[in-house]
Amino acid sequence: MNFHTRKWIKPEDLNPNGTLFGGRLLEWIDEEAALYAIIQLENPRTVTKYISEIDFRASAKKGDIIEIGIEPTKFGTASITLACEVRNKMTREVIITIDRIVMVGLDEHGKAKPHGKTEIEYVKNRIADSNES
Ligand SMILES: CCCCCCCCCCCCCCCC(=O)SCCNC(=O)CCNC(=O)[C@H](O)C(C)(C)COP(=O)(O)OP(=O)(O)OC[C@H]1O[C@@H](n2cnc3c(N)ncnc32)[C@H](O)[C@@H]1OP(=O)(O)O
Repeated sequence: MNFHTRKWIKPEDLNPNGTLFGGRLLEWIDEEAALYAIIQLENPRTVTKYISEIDFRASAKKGDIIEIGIEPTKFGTASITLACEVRNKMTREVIITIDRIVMVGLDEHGKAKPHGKTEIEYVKNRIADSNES
């Protein structure tokens, strides 16, 4: 799993208990998953379809740094399924794991659009491929 994104926990990210607000973390995860899927499917009209069980196993407090990891587990017809793990860099604890986040690429009418992708593509390879043709 690649942990591309780090977040620094600020006062506005806290709940009344003084720990990381769960809704804020879910927003960050959704955004991270959307960006990952948009890039992989090469479709900016990509939406969140399904998120499996969310288990808050640990938390973070003000000043902690957390990192968000995303990994593709399945390329479907119009969908891509991702796994996610968030961990606390300071305590080394796993904060959250999500087995399945299903993102679906849409067409201009809002219908599921087949993407034709079967594996992860890296931008540098796309650039190399386009130079070959
Ligand atoms: C120029 C660049 C600009 C870039 C700019 C960047 C901006 C970056 C900002 C990011 C910002 C964050 C962005 C967050 C993303 C939202 O917040 S999205 C908002 C929340 N989500 C929604 O509103 C989606 C609402 N749902 C829908 O519109 C419809 O359900 C959908 C998605 C069109 C799918 O419709 P459907 O009838 O279920 O379609 P169907 O063909 O049956 O299924 C499509 C796929 O979904 C799968 N699926 C359907 N139901 C389920 C289910 N219950 N469970 C699992 N999978 C399912 C199917 O298996 C199928 O997969 P494939 O076999 O095609 O691989």
